[in-house]
Amino acid sequence: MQFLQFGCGNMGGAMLAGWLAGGFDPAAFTVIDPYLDTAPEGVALLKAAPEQGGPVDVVLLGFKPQQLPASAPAIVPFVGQNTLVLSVLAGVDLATLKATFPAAGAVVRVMPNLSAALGKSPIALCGDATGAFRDTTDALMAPLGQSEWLDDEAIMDLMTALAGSGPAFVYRFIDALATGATALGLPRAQADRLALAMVEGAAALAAASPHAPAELARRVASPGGTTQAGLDVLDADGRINALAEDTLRAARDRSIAMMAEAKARAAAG
Ligand SMILES: NC(=O)C1=CN([C@@H]2O[C@H](COP(=O)(O)OP(=O)(O)OC[C@H]3O[C@@H](n4cnc5c(N)ncnc54)[C@H](O)[C@@H]3O)[C@@H](O)[C@H]2O)C=CC1
Ligand SMILES: O=C(O)[C@@H]1CCC=N1
Repeated sequence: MQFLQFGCGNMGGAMLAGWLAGGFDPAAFTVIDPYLDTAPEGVALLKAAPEQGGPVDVVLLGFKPQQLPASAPAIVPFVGQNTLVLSVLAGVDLATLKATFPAAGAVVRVMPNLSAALGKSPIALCGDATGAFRDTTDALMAPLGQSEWLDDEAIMDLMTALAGSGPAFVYRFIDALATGATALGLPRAQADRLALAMVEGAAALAAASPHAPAELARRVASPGGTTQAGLDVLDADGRINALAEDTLRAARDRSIAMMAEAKARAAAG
């Protein structure tokens, strides 16, 4: 497999780390990133796309959505009828990607998060990959986490909010717990350590449990006890659910707006 990865920052770097940890041959990967100084051992690193060369097996678009129009001309020569184009670009739809790479054998939008480096990312997939292209996509996603194909591309905006942005929302909640504990008297460093350990253990337990998180919360709470007193605050006027829904809606709506911006950029050439 010949794999060209355009852009290897936070997200592209996490995916590459996941692939290498999953046993993929580093020699299959060439990273093209103008601002990167080092790549993992055995992975070729170029500052710009080679001027010679034809279609490869897989191209990953791993730069910022705004960089697509400027980056595309250098990528097009590597895309042919046997090439699978994978894009992690938030808010860049399949129509825009296909118009940018009309020769592509298949185009797939991929929405992972940084946990791909640990093989723990939820991954939403959407695109026209069938047969060998679909098999290749599934094989590439397997070491990165739990992938699910979406029939309806419109759901990608919500998946961008939940799977892609989601870790930031959880990190902010962990930080809020530590900040609250600090305000109530715990030294900051200790509050950070314990809040993180608590969330790590709670998530691991929920992942291993046959019970849903709502039921697990009920099991932690003794009637009239400390947990219930805290849950009553989170649940007052449905505020924890409203906060989560509003947060996801804002992120989803930004993805929808970014899609319009990407179309406008593509139309402007
Ligand atoms: N950061 C995250 O958690 C997630 C990011 N994404 C998507 O991943 C993409 C990358 O985001 P990040 O990794 O956070 O950004 P980043 O800024 O960390 O990485 C972007 C990389 O692209 C490189 N680059 C810039 N111009 C380039 C070009 N013309 N050709 C090749 N490489 C170029 C930069 O040097 C940089 O290393 C975005 O499209 C974003 O929507 C998707 C899901 C989660
Ligand atoms: O914030 C962003 O736009 C990207 C997409 C999902 C996570 N990071």
